[in-house]
Amino acid sequence: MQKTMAFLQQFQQETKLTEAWLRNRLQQIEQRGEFVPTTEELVYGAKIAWRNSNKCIGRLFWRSLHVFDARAYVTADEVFEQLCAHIAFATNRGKIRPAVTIFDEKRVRILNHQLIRYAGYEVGDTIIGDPHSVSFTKQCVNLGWQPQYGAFDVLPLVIQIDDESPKFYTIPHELILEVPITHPVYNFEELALKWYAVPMISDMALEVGDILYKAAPFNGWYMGTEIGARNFADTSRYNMLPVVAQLLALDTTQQATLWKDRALVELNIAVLHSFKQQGVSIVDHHTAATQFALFEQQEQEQGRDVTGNWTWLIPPMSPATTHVFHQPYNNTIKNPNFLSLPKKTS
Ligand code: HEM
Ligand SMILES: N=C(Nc1cccc(CNC[C@@H]2CCCN2)c1)c1cccs1
Repeated sequence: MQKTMAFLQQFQQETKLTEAWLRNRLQQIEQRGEFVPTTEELVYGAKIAWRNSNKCIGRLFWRSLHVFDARAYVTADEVFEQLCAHIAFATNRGKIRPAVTIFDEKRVRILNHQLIRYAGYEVGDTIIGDPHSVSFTKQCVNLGWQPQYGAFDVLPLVIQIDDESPKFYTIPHELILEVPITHPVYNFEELALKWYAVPMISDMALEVGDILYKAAPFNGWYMGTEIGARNFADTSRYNMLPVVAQLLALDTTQQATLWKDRALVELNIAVLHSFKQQGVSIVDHHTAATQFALFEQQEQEQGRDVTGNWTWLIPPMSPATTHVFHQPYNNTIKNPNFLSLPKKTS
């Protein structure tokens, strides 16, 4: 209850409501026996949760978050419909709009890591697709989903209501915007790479006061390094650096030629180039760091302490070329916030 008290106090102060309003609101909650946020309180809570997300470099735009109150939709079909609406709204033909959709915290679960993500398949001792998705893909197949054994098969949405068995839904392909990866100079078409346009995280919980919304999928746009320096580059993901090095005819016989670093830079140039060419929102890690510096300045001007998680805020490529690398961050966890849910070891 005291997390709720603190939240409503913050809401009252930041939206300049009176003390009388606060006393009245707390009385209502006492009488009702539980805190059920108004839509206005929920919208505010979601925006502050983003502002408090210590691992997020993109927080400058926290005020412009679009918040959809979907607490009234409690059947799997209705939830699927709301998720499709979120995907279409957020994608916006490439001009991505940051949004969050909030479902009933007691009844709705979404089992996907992200609303749009590629399947992973273990075939013999090789893996096709995204290795990160192998276990979730098996879960989908067990529910009756047809595996296609491709490297870029979009997984179904898996929705669970109460204790019913989870249901899977195929996302209409016209809702899925993807970007083929090309390069301004080198022939990246040969690698047949593509990535989906919109990152939409669906396995984190939105905490507002003492309420935990376990189904509150949120999206922004990508920072290029997420795709170019991690999803395509990690040996435990698509492991493309050796292939890019070959395309660029780099000398890979010794590490000291820094062939991995050259391949990494060209792969990240290709990602930024491709998204921009297709008119899909994306930010490079230098611009993102500059925007974050503006966020830090704004927060100080508003008299708020900026909190952050240094290890996540530094980009995975050329981190020391950003200001973030050269200063410490206070990693205090404020409320409201987005929290990682413990993985269900099923
Ligand atoms: C608008 C563009 C945005 C950009 C460019 C951006 C960028 C990022 C990046 C690069 C990360 C680190 C991800 C990783 O390394 O895996 C991150 C983390 C995070 N972002 Fe943002 N973000 C944006 C919008 C948002 C929005 C709209 C929300 C929520 C409303 C949000 C909440 C978070 C959270 C909670 C994390 C930590 C995730 C975790 O703990 O696993 N971000 N962001
Ligand atoms: N640009 C984004 N990236 C992002 C944000 C939060 C979480 C994630 C996924 N993080 C997990 C991955 C997988 C291992 C390390 N990173 C990506 C956004 C996703 C949703 C809103 S912004």
